[in-house]
Amino acid sequence: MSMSLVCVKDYEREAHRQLPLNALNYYKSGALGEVTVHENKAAMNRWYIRPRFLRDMSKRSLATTVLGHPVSLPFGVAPTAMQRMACPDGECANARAAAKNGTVFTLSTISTSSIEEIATHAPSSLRFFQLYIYKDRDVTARLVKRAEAAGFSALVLTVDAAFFGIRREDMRNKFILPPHLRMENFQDNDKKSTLVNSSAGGSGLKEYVTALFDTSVTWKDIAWLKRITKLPIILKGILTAEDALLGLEAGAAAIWVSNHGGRQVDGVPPSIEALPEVVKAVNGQCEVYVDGGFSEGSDIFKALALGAQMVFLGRPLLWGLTCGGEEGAHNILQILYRELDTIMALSGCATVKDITREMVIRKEYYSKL
Ligand SMILES: Cc1cc2nc3c(=O)[nH]c(=O)nc-3n(C[C@H](O)[C@H](O)[C@H](O)COP(=O)(O)O)c2cc1C
Ligand SMILES: CCCCCCC(=O)C(=O)O
Repeated sequence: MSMSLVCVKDYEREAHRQLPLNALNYYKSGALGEVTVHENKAAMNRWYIRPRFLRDMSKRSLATTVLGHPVSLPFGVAPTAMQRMACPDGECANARAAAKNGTVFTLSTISTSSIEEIATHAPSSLRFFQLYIYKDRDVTARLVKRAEAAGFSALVLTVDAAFFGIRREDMRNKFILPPHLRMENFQDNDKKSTLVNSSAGGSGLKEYVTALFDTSVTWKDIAWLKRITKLPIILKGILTAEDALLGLEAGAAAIWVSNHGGRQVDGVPPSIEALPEVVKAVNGQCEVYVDGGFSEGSDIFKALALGAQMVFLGRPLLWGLTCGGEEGAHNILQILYRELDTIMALSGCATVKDITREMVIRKEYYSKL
């Protein structure tokens, strides 16, 4: 791996060079005109950091907790589907890198490594399992039982994806998995384990979601999920105070602010802009996480200051896996660790708890002075 890859952007550029078009476009693209994909990143620059000086910064720690589990970093790995398109070990490599960095790895339902493989390859990892609800509820219930048996610590129920966002690049490419790969959480020859060419000539993944995902899911189904598991349930994809409160009422252990990396509804707010509204609504009653567009230590700092307990990263790890498998994913986490540690040190924050709300401010404040 080239030593000239020093930031997430470098890895992104290199991954774009290396990945076959089918996989690259699936990983990078968003819905419709990709305004939200762009805004997720652009919005980071609408918040400025207010550093404080002459504080003792000689001992520092980035450690925190997530649902009571100690972690070494206030950021972790978001679920992204089909990681073996990036490197041969896919999700297993990503989970090992997360474990090595003392942070949490989230496995997608639609993964190219199975629940049990993750437990075997990263036995010491803190791992969450991301859940899609299938029309056949027994399919989902079986996944839940397997995640419990394999030592996963929480379920991440994705609420923004019962339908498939309109992703033009995938339609153009007629996206399907390369033939040597399958969704490993399902049996051989099971229609849930493969993507087939769409009869409508578009994305094979859209066809999969349309055929198999339950579009009738409502808040009431969280009660169903709670009946079949003792694991804490995190709701991923919340963008409003209203839904955060409904989630709390339904018994969610945490709210994960996300717009699915801009892949579902184009035109929804960037995650960092939606975060304060959700933090305010939840008012400390549960943890709040966020993902979407985080690629610099300074981005993570801003989200922590705005009240996120944990920041999650999707695409940056895919770029790391593409460029160097487990080592590449490890490097991404290390780069962000060093960037965040340096920003904390230079801003007067020796621990994550020191990153308080007044340490960030809207850009507009300075033009009004
Ligand atoms: C290629 C790809 C696949 C994804 N697959 C899933 C998935 O299976 N389940 C899920 O809840 N979210 C999925 N997401 C959304 C991510 O969990 C996360 O919300 C998003 O990637 C965060 O934005 P970022 O990529 O800018 O970090 C996926 C995102 C990408 C880019
Ligand atoms: C949006 C419906 C599920 C697709 C499965 C993978 C995924 O979440 C993605 O963004 O792609």
